[in-house]
Amino acid sequence: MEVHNVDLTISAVRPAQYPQDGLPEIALVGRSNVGKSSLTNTLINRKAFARTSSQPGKTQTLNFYRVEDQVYFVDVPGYGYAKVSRTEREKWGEMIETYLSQRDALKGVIALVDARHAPSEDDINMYNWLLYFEIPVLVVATKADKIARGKWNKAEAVIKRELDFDPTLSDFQMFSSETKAGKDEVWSWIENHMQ
Ligand SMILES: Nc1nc2c(ncn2[C@@H]2O[C@H](COP(=O)(O)OP(=O)(O)OP(=O)(O)O)[C@@H](O)[C@H]2O)c(=O)[nH]1
Ligand SMILES: [Mg+2]
Repeated sequence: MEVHNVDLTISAVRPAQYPQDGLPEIALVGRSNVGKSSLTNTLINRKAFARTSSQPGKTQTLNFYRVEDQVYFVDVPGYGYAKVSRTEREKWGEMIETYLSQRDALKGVIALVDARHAPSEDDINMYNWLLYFEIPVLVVATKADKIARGKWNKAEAVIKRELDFDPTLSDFQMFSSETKAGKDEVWSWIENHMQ
């Protein structure tokens, strides 16, 4: 998709605040600091539309970005950030679970993991949880620019093994917000899941 027009439409914490216009939604989930906002910016050809930062845990609400009046990208606050209190983490869990398990407009989830490391326990739990709810998942291994191209296959194999990757219910893509590697493939997956 050629993206010309994007607006931050809504930051929501509860269903009454979700968009009402019936467009399909694609959510981005992953550990704090993994690169969700950067992926969003890459997909929409902006440097800093979705706020990125070196401070993990910055994004605290569900941020709906309307793209070309055709689809919403939903930037979900990152999990696994140790410094937030237990109460805050429980509130976070409830907000995310409600959205991911009950939202009809949600057509697929992009689950980000760090290409350099084996998935964390949180990554594995999230992946399995999405499969349980039969939500189509694209696993995106990001920051791929930080490992040599010759090691991409190995990184992919490790991630798939640790996730117990299910190719019938999910897809996989190496990605970099720095080099834009994988951008077209991620867009194709999104377009295939928008109906
Ligand atoms: N080298 C490299 N750095 C990246 C990439 N993607 C993100 N980063 C960096 O990683 C840091 C975190 O990126 P964000 O996009 O803010 O991460 P996030 O997942 O949105 O984080 P939260 O909103 O805190 O959950 C920033 O310093 C980015 O510049 C990538 O593909 N390659
Ligand atoms: Mg973010």
